[in-house]
Amino acid sequence: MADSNESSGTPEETQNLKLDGNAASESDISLDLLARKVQESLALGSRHKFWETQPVGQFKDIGDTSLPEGPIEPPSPLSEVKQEPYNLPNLYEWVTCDMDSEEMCLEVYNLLTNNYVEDDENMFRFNYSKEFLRWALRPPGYFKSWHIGVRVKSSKKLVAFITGVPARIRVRDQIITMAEVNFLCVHKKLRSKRLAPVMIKEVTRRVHLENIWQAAYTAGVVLPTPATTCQYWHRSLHPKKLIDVGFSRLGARMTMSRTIKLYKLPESPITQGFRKMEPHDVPAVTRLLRKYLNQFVVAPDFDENDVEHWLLPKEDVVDSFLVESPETHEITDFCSFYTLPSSILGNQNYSTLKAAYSYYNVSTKTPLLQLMNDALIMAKQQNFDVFNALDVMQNESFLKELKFGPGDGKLHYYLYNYRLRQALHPSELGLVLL
Ligand SMILES: CCCCCCCCCCCCCC(=O)SCCNC(=O)CCNC(=O)[C@H](O)C(C)(C)COP(=O)(O)OP(=O)(O)OC[C@H]1O[C@@H](n2cnc3c(N)ncnc32)[C@H](O)[C@@H]1OP(=O)(O)O
Repeated sequence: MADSNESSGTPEETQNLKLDGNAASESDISLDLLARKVQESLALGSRHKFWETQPVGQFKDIGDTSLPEGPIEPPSPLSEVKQEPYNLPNLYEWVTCDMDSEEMCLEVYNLLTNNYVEDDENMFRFNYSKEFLRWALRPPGYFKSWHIGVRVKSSKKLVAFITGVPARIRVRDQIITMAEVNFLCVHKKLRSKRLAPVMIKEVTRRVHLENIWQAAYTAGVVLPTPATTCQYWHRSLHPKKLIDVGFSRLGARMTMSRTIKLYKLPESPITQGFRKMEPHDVPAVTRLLRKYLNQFVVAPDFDENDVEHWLLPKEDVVDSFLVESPETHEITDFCSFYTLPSSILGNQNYSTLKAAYSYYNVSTKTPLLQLMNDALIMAKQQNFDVFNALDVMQNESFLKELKFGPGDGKLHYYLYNYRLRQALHPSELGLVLL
């Protein structure tokens, strides 16, 4: 992991922040460097045996602006979609995971808790809660058949998992029903056996069976070919703990007490009319969000059902606040974050890092900086240790000023079976995947 204290304008106290989004193994890749890295790896003969067979932008085509934007392959007739699951190695079997079942949900939770994404130095591992998983996997119109597990036939132990959920995503002026693919996980003892490509093909088959031909996903690893590459930023809320567990470290010439003072926040939000979102706000928030998301090249096409599901506050899963004008009662601004703790691996004193992740934020009257400062205050009130944000949408405009420091993790966004003329700048992306 790279040191992060050199960046101009970031507080020098925010050093060496370790946690990255999806286990980035490529720590210092900017989009500009991507093409060079790719050329080098092609020259070395390193290939993506699986990804080269898939309808995704290929490295060799980077920079070829003659290729058309849009679907890479046309849809097939449904009768031509393979009806039976792909073959697994003989010892394993497919299982459709019923997330309504407490027992199944616990099995998935345990698999992910012990085997999902870690940072490069294996100090932290994502610890999505059961309630979070249920929320993430059961949005409006979800398909149970897209929640796919692999069990050992003899012991019935769950050893791998992959999921999709449906989403309408707009790319420029096209609204496309896609699958958002997430939670790909293979048990640590079964890694590097080419199980992941079979899982990806199986989720693809089941998505195709619903007559859906595009997907969106994120990963910390570089694959053919990122639609955009984002950076994580971290705002310390509980700096002493973050330093104690090795998430960040004390800056040069800084004492612990000066650091604590630096990150101190007011007890309660500053903005007049700032309050928690309630069910009756769904129509107004939908209108606000739809208008706001329109400006980005790629963004979800949320309707009221989506907003109700994704943005109504759910304890320990998602928090949403808005500003209601005290005079007109108009809803003018909105901010939200989701709760994703990480297990702290091998620390005597602490087992969990409580992290909030910036989700969707809209400012029309309250300056975004002030709105996000209020979001930080709410996260602090709820005892979060750190507030994370990607440099997507307009987030760059507040990160440095609100004392976020750049992490060393990159998060790459991908589209399956959809080519973009060229990679996007993170600020052109209006999509947050969990
Ligand atoms: C139309 C509908 C389409 C739907 C599908 C859309 C696509 C969805 C795509 C999935 C989106 C998932 C979004 C998330 O959940 S991102 C989170 C991924 N999960 C983790 O990082 C958890 C910890 N790691 C693991 O569990 C394993 O290491 C995984 C399962 C990641 C790989 O297992 P393993 O280490 O045992 O490897 P293998 O021998 O089986 O397979 C090696 C092949 O797999 C390619 N690989 C490695 N990592 C990833 C990755 N994160 N996305 C896509 N491909 C990946 C790799 O380049 C190689 O292919 P190629 O380089 O030779 O070609």
